[in-house]
Amino acid sequence: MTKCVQVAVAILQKSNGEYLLASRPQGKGWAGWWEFPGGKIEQGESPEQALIREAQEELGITPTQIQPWIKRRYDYPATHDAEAKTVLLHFFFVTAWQGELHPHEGQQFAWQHPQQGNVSPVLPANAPIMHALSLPPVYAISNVAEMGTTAFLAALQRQLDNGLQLLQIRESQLSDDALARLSETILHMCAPYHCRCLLNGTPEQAKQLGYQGVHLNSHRLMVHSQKPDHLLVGASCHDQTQLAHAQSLQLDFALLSPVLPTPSHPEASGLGWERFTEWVNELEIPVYALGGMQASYLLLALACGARGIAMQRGGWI
Ligand SMILES: Nc1nc2c([nH]c(=O)n2[C@@H]2O[C@H](COP(=O)(O)OP(=O)(O)OP(=O)(O)O)[C@@H](O)[C@H]2O)c(=O)[nH]1
Ligand SMILES: [Mg+2]
Repeated sequence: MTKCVQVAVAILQKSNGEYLLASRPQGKGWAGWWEFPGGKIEQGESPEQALIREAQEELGITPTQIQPWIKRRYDYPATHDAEAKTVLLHFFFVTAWQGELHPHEGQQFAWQHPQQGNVSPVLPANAPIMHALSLPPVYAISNVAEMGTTAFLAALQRQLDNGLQLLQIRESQLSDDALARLSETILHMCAPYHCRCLLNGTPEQAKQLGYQGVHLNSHRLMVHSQKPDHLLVGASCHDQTQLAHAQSLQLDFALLSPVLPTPSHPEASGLGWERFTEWVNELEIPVYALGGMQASYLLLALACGARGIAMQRGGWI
């Protein structure tokens, strides 16, 4: 049996979303490959203590704002410069620190735009993490049906100004004509903010109306046997079978709901955070928590392994 190495990993992120990668120095296994700063958790240390120590040793900084995120297990095969091993990576966001960054181990540094990384190769265990980072922490879902068009568009403008980057249009009550008109208005508003929009509908409809993405409801998800091409694709899931299907299609992300009880599904009591965490930690695709969410739940959702939160009513307050 290979040994399992516990590792604390720091995603140093600036307020513009860019994050730091470092090249693994010569003399270590996988030298030259890009990774997040971090290292092995020593005996008696908590993951967070190891994170701070590694940041001090490798980068010369002391993290002051630390948010626990995903844990990820990965089996490394033996290579010419490293033995086979299993790692359990504990990822943390580090959004503030004291001191100046210095490459204390002779590494190179590269700040990466979340959607346009420009260094390679990156350690293979990190691929799903980098994909998750290309998605923003908040996914808003439209609510024209309850708010009316005028109030909804005003709220959308406010949220775009606040940094909204991902939006689902979910308005099945509208006629085709009304949906086409609303879509045109919304896509026009979102474009200058680079906010990506997904239509809750079919891939054909989404493409025809000019959306960047499609959001599949759980029924549509289960009838697809391949990921629709040329679109960002998300799907709604309510159980582990649906999550497993979304992962097998390699969709860009899943929504798991309802985490908490919500007015739109009064009959469902909610999964609760414990089951949410258990299900999400077995997956590679990013998952948003949906159902009873509001902005104040974001840090809890991240700590439970979510990419972030999705909100319908809570997104437009
Ligand atoms: N630091 C870091 N390690 C990672 C990442 N992804 C990943 O699979 N790992 C693996 O986790 C382990 C971390 O070990 P490390 O070499 O950084 O450990 P360390 O800083 O304590 O140094 P050491 O090698 O001198 O003991 C390595 O097996 C590495 O391949 C990542 O993004 N950052
Ligand atoms: Mg290290």
